[in-house]
Amino acid sequence: MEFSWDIIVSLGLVVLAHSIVYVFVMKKRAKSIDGRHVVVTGGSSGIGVCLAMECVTKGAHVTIIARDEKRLKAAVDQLELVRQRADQKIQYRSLDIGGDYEEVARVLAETEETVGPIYALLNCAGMAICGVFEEVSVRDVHKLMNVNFFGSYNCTRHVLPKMKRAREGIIVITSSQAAMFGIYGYGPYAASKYALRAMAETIAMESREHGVSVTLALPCDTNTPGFEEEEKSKPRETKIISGGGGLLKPEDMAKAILQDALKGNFISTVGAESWLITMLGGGLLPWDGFFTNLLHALVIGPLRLVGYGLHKYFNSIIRKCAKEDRAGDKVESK
Ligand SMILES: NC(=O)C1=CN([C@@H]2O[C@H](COP(=O)(O)OP(=O)(O)OC[C@H]3O[C@@H](n4cnc5c(N)ncnc54)[C@H](OP(=O)(O)O)[C@@H]3O)[C@@H](O)[C@H]2O)C=CC1
Ligand SMILES: CCCCCCCCCCCCCCCC(=O)[C@@H](N)CO
Repeated sequence: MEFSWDIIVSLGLVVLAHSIVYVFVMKKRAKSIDGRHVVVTGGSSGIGVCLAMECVTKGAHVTIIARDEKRLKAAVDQLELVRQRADQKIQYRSLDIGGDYEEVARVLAETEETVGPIYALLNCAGMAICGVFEEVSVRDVHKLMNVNFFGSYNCTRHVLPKMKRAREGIIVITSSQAAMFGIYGYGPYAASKYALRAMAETIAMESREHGVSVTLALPCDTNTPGFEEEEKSKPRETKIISGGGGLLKPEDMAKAILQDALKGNFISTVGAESWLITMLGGGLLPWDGFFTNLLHALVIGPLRLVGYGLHKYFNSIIRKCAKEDRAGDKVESK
């Protein structure tokens, strides 16, 4: 066949026209949570309380779940300030979601009796304990798996089958950028977050045909009370590497999570760094719309080079820190 620019140009125009139609006409319509029951785990602090604020502002009945009653009460007071209607139900339940499944199911069922079926479950409760592998105690590893993995698993296990039967619903699973590639000092924490990512990918595929959408939130460092706490146990290598991803405001992350959840987007990230890491570490992510997946496929090859460049850079940070430590040891032993 003779090489013809006409064909290339017409193909280009067709792709461009499709993109324009997609962006301006076929824009995914956001679902509404007005008057619907939304449960936010971890809703007494950080990203969770910001998510709850967004939901109340959008007119939802909101139940927040966490353990500490004092913080829960303070959060409800904050939520009351953005109440939209007098009949809006805003309440809390004190519950260890990482504990016994039967207890979690009982509490969730009880809130459904008073407020109505759960339309959206926003799993945001979680915690981080950092340290190199042998520094994290066996007990803490169990704690991480219980709160982060089993907490979200327990709540989702109760709610998802009911949503499928109702043929509607929204599930958010909050994982982390640390579930996109292995990072120094995040071992057991990352394991719990990779587990959540795997669960989210699976239930997204299983729930499509039942009208339930699943969103995987992948925050980078976010300025919350939990973040301040984890900084205490964080090796400096981890701080430097993580710091490259920036520090988000919890309000911004929460806004993005809710918007993506309402649009039914699978991935929710904020910022160019997180987008890059997600493209690189995402592997074969679930179907998320033609143009999202096409873009992913087109950028992945060249981006790998950038990714391995980053790995070299991260290794140089770790080498530098190790050198400093050895120098420190020498001074001490003198
Ligand atoms: N901040 C960050 O840098 C990042 C955070 N994330 C993830 O985002 C989510 C929110 O983080 P962030 O806002 O920083 O966390 P915070 O520590 O500020 O808040 C955590 C919330 O979860 C609740 N919670 C913790 N354990 C349990 C439990 N066993 N049962 C019920 N509730 C529980 C806490 O309340 P209480 O203790 O009273 O139970 C609190 O409401 C977490 O899953 C975290 O891993 C991901 C990436 C980065
Ligand atoms: C040119 C582009 C440079 C890109 C640099 C990318 C840097 C890597 C970002 C990794 C961030 C990992 C954050 C994990 C946060 C988390 O889960 C904890 N806060 C626990 O709560």
